[in-house]
Formats: sequence, structure tokens, C-alpha cells
Amino acid sequence: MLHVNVYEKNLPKSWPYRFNKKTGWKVPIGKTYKEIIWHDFDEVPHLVGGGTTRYGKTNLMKVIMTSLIKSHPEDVELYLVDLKAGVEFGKYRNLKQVKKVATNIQETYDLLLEVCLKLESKQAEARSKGWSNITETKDNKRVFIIVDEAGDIPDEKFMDSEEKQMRQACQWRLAHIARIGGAFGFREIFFSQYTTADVLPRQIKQNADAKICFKIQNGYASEVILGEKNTQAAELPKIRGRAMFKNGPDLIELQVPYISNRVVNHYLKEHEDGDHEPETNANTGLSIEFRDLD
Ligand SMILES: Nc1ncnc2c1ncn2[C@@H]1O[C@H](COP(=O)(O)OP(=O)(O)OP(=O)(O)O)[C@@H](O)[C@H]1O
Repeated sequence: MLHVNVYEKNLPKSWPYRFNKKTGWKVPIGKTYKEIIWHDFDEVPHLVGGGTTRYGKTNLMKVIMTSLIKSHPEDVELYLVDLKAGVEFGKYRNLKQVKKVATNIQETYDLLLEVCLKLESKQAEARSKGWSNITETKDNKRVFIIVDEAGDIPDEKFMDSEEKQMRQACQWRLAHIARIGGAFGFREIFFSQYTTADVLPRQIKQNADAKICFKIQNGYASEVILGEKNTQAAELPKIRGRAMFKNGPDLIELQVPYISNRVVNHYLKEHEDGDHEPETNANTGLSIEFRDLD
């Protein structure tokens, strides 16, 4: 059980809730003035995000991963692409739910090949059993590909042709999974520090109806991520975790909950391979923290 503290007028107000199968594939991604905003990965399979460095992209990915693992320890499979040299996601390698972690372009290529083969076999299963969307079946397995993109996108001029081809193949596979995978239980979460049109592959963006944009420097960058002519993400206050969230036609400002590494470790330790004490007492005082909108 995870406890969420919602801070109202500087007074901590406990808002405990259980992450369990009843919450389906919904994860809490933020709070507005009025309510907690959930994102339902069975309704909108892919999520794209971006924003200036240090405003909270990785933190949100940790919130999502912790929530998914606590809600669906037996059904979720995670493929993590950490192009920040494995600094952030490397520590999740030992979790039973984490199938692979890639920290460079060669590993990403291999990881995405494995996911594409898995997708092919799921498509074959769907054909043989006659279903067209996994949400109509009793199959609860979901595969998440979570990409945290690097700060420095190398200039293609300085790459050898093998590396260039590998990068293009990775982009193609990510786009393919985004285009085809949703119906077969494949979910993509793609976050990038860089927000130029060529870094955020168009097909991934087009197939992700949900977009989240943290504080950004200018209206153009905001437009690349949110896909709208607006400057709202550029005008956000300089507060970590503050973001514009677009889900279909709705565009809302929210504050993402903060989860510390200590809290992540506490909740996920029992899912590591090896002998670990299971979580015994839910009232440990550890929590995700929501900061109120100003
Ligand atoms: N929702 C939040 N509420 C409060 N503080 C936050 C929140 N999200 C992040 N922070 C703070 O900001 C710091 C940077 O966050 P994070 O590493 O997630 O940023 P990032 O956007 O992924 O940065 P980079 O692109 O440089 O990797 C965190 O260590 C934390 O202290």
C-alpha cells in the first residue's frame, strides 16, 4: 500500500489509497487545484514527455514505475532505456518485473528487437484466438517500454555508419511499437530533454495521445511536445514537478508527486530477486508527496 500525502494550505493532509488491481492500469501523475489526475494506460497507451533539465522527468518515471509494480507485480513487464548512462534506471535491474535495461545504443537496439519479437508473437496469438484488443480479453499482461533520453544527442556527422544505422533502426522500432503495439498490450513512455522536432520521433508523438511538458524555455519547444500552438509550458512557474498535461483535447496544469529514492527502494525491495523481507507495515510514514499549486 502506498500513502499519498496531499498538502493543503501547508497542512499535510493524508490521502491514503491502495495501489492494487482495482486501480487497473491507472497511475497518479499529478494534482491540480481540485483533484488528483490519473493516467490510464489502458485508455491511452503511450505517453510522451519533455522539459528542461532538472524539472522532474525522471522523478515522474519513477512514480509511474513504482505504481505499476505495486499494482501489478505479476503482470507488468518493464523494458528500460536509460540513455543517461544507466545512472537512474540501473538500480532497477534486479527487480523481477524489469526484463532488460539498456544504457547505450547497441543495448537499446537489442532490447527493442526483443520487444518487437514479443509483439509479433502477441499479434500471432491475437490472430489465432480472434481478438483485436487486449483490453477485451482476460489477458492482464502489459509490456512497458520506458525511455529516458540523453542530454547530448550526438551529431550524426561524427557517427560511423553502423552507429547511424543502429540509431535509425531504434527509432523505427520505437515508432513501430507505438503504432502497432497499443492494441496488443505494449505501452511506450518516451521522455526527452531535447525538444526539437527531429529528436521526438514524429510517429511516436502522433501515436501518443497523452503528453506532458515540464517547464520549457520557449513556445516552440512547448509546441513540439504538446503539439499545439501555445506557450503555456514556457510560461509555467519555475517549480520542479510543475507541468502541462495534455490528454486528448484537455490541457491542464498540474504538480507531479515527488517520490524519493528512499521511498522507491522501500516499496520495491520485496520485488528484487533474492531474499528480502517483504513490506510488512504500510504505515511507515513513507509517502509520495504532492505539492500544492501556488
Ligand atoms: N514533482 C517534484 N516535486 C518536487 N521536487 C521535484 C519533483 N520532481 C523532481 N524534483 C526535484 O528535482 C530534481 C531533478 O529531478 P529529475 O531528475 O526528475 O529531473 P529531470 O528532468 O529528469 O532532469 P534531467 O533531464 O537533468 O535528467 C530531483 O532530484 C528533485 O529534487
